[in-house]
Amino acid sequence: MMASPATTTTTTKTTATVGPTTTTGSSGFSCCPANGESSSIDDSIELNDSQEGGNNNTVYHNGLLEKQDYHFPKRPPVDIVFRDIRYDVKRFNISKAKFESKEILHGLNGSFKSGELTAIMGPSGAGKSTLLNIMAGYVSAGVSGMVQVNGKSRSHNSESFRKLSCYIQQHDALRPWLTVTEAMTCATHLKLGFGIGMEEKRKLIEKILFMLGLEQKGNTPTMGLSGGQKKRLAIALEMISNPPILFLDEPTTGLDSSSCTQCISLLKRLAQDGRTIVCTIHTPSALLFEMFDQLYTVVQGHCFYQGPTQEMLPFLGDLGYHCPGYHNPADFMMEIAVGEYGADVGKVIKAALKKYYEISSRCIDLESEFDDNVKSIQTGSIGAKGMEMCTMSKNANTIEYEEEDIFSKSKPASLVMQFLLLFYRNLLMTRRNYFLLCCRILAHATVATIFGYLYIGVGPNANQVLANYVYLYGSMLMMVYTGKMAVVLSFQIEMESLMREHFNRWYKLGPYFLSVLVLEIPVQIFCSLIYVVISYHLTGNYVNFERFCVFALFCIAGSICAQSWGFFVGATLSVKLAVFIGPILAVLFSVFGFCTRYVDITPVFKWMWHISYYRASFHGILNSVYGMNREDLHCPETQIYCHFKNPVLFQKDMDIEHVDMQSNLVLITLIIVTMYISTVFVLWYKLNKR
Ligand SMILES: Nc1ncnc2c1ncn2[C@@H]1O[C@H](COP(=O)(O)OP(=O)(O)OP(=O)(O)O)[C@@H](O)[C@H]1O
Repeated sequence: MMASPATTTTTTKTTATVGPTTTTGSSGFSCCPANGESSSIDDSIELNDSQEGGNNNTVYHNGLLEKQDYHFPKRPPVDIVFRDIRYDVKRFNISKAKFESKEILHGLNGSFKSGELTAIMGPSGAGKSTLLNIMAGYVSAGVSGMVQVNGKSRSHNSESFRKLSCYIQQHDALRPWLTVTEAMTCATHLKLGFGIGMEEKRKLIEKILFMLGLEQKGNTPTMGLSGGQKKRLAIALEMISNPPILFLDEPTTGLDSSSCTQCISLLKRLAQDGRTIVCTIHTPSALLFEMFDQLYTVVQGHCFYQGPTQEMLPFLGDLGYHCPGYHNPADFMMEIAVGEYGADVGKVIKAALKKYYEISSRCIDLESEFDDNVKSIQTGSIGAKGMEMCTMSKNANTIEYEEEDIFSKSKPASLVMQFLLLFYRNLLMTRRNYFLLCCRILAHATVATIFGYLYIGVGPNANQVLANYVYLYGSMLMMVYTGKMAVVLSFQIEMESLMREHFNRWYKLGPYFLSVLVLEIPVQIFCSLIYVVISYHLTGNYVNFERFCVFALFCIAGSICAQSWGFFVGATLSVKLAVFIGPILAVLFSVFGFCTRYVDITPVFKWMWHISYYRASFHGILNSVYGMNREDLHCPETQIYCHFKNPVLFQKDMDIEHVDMQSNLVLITLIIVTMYISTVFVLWYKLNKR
């Protein structure tokens, strides 16, 4: 049942006033007549029950399902000011055989304020995403300049800033197999920990889903949501911790116009509740465009315009560029930005810079007046709009907050709980997506049966030792390839989700990696056992339980070791390289097992024999079959002479009569541990490379 507004868990007392949830009208747009599409935007239509989210409190407004009386607890406003932001990338120039530096952003200045929805616009390749990445703290290497948060300097990869903000990237990177409620519940446990009760969490989830118009989608798997619903879910997941700052990279890309409107209306409403919301956007419709409070336009890495959205056309008009009637102002600005109508882009950039300096110098004056306790600031000198442009570092202090809500009680889940939650989530996803698991199990059973019948009953026969040798070698290949290839793309496939969740501080890398291992290792052990049990018996290798256990142990050890290599290769290389290099490595090391005698190996490659986990596990299974004081093999009466009747002779021929089983196991274990540590290191580097 949906919680009624009256049951909201928060007890918020705040002196901050929140603006009404209405959107800006179209009056500020000279080239968008009010009788056009914008004329309808102030219409509020009561939803009937058949519409999504039908509810007595639900009003359809600008495409947004407004949930009246539902608000997130207020957070202190956070204003961001940035000055002289430059971004350099280093690229290797092959023809000159040296690294070259290229500046992408050329000293951007500006501010993003609380309570406002800001759009970053500009032509393709202008630097929008780069600016957003820098502001969100997602990129810091190569960045110079200053970013201030509520008047305090912030480092470009500030950890504390990440606690205040969330970054929703272009690709939703959601978990397709989880239902909306499951995804929300898991994220709530991870983000808010267990200091607050289940009931409070449940109500919070209901409230967020209700506010975002997803309340009827709770049981829908994420992959069954529409593009717009996925975007809303991505926002809902981050709203759990109620961050005061939201960065969104192209939230409307791939959405139809009504979903776009819903998405931006939602952001607008979240901004009106006091948040700082910044998003990049491509060619919005006139309707969408005017929903933004502020506009920051980037062209060729320079600021082209910044300020209130309604003032963009007058700004361009002052420079002699007049928007034709019935023309979308956003389109017009983009056309000017790429030099259409004979526009001088450099002139606009200079004018934007001049305007910025004019306003900021007035802001400095105003701030000093503020410091001098001048109660009535004379805004007349710069005008009300100029005043709005100023980002007063004291802003946060001017609003008193006295809040008691679940966010103040919450603390992120502990590492152990993170691990348990992620493991549970993996289990859920595996249960839903059981097709892959079934394929893995079936593949092992099928190959085991085929191998078993190909080499049926060869195990005890002295005249079929070579056939058995091939079976054993084939078995090891099977273990290594399935172990490695089943996981080689694991991280590649979920790198985007991992990046998003990790960057937004859902969990640490350690619990995440452990939760993957704790699921993957038993699955691989189970699959290996299926193969071993079927093929071992069909080939007649079963002599006693001890030999079987040793055989299974080395098969599993080899397989898990290959799997650890698979994780490492997958975490390190790109998809194309990983699927190519993975098998190459397996082939390379398998050479040191099959018919390769140590004495015959070229000295320069002898080290490979020593570190080959394939060789170690293959020798282990060979020894479990023919070593360990195996009795004489059966020689058919029809055969006059069986050379390998005594299996030791075979071991001697293969130069493996002295297999040190313990050393082999230790080697395999060491390699497994090394590969896990290396994988964590590579993932950590990728996740924290800024
Ligand atoms: N790490 C990098 N190495 C080299 N070039 C880069 C790097 N990051 C960004 N660039 C370049 O900087 C420019 C701006 O890129 P950015 O992704 O910010 O553009 P954008 O405005 O978001 O474009 P779009 O709208 O097409 O996504 C592009 O020319 C891009 O190739």
